[in-house]
Amino acid sequence: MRDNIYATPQDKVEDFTFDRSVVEVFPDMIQRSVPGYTTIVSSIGKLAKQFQQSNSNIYDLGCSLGAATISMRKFVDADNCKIIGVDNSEAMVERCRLHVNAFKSDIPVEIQCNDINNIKIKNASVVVMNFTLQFIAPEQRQALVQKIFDGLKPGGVFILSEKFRWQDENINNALNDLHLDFKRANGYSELEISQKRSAIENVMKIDYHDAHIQRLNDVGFNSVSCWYQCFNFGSFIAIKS
Ligand SMILES: C[S@@+](CC[C@H](N)C(=O)[O-])C[C@H]1O[C@@H](n2cnc3c(N)ncnc32)[C@H](O)[C@@H]1O
Ligand SMILES: O=C(O)C(=O)C[C@]1(C(=O)O)C=C[C@@H](O)C=C1
Repeated sequence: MRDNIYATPQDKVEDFTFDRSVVEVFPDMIQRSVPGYTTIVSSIGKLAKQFQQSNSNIYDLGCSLGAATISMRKFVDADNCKIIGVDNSEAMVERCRLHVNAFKSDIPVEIQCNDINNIKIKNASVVVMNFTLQFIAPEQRQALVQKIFDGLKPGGVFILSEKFRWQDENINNALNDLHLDFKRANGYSELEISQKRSAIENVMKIDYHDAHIQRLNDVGFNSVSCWYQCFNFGSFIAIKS
């Protein structure tokens, strides 16, 4: 279904939430809003295969409709691996379970409705946060990333995809403009773009690109790289040695 949530003028644009109306259009919304989304999701499956360890857990934190979970499940084949997807939107979780169950696989998947700040992460070979950390309150981000590092086994990987900003205003403006053009080219009107901006500005606080690398290093990862970037969106891998 096509995303037209912000197509008509709203008297007051409410804060963005992952409710039932968003669930209905989510695949279209994320595809038309996030440059590189398809490449990132399919590469997450391949990265999971590279870093999988037998007898371990694979986490998809903020799994939405299960795109990354399903991608990983296509590639993961180590013995006794389990994929755990977590999301705190009941509407997402309900639909995610339907999506996941539509694919036959020997890899067990558990989809939990929970706040990722409250879950335990243990015995992990792979942890994915695909465009989710940006929705966590800024003051909770360091503790969450530390918990992920602590829950990873040696040799495990954290895959973190986000929208970025830059201290350098010239770079920031240039990459932002490319993103706005991407949205226009995908059929979003100026009204849709501006109402969506108002809806997300209070709930999606974007970190500087440098701040991500600093935080990943601070919690203990010493192998960190941005493995993909398209405009102001991209993805890091951080490996626990
Ligand atoms: C942009 S979507 C993620 C997209 C998804 N990972 C994918 O690859 O298609 C962000 C998701 O994070 C979830 N989320 C936000 N805050 C959360 C929290 N504290 N705990 C669990 N899930 C959260 C939202 O409900 C939403 O489904
Ligand atoms: O930055 C924007 O304009 C967005 O719409 C971004 C974004 C995201 O990065 O998650 C915000 C909410 C939706 O989940 C889809 C895309």
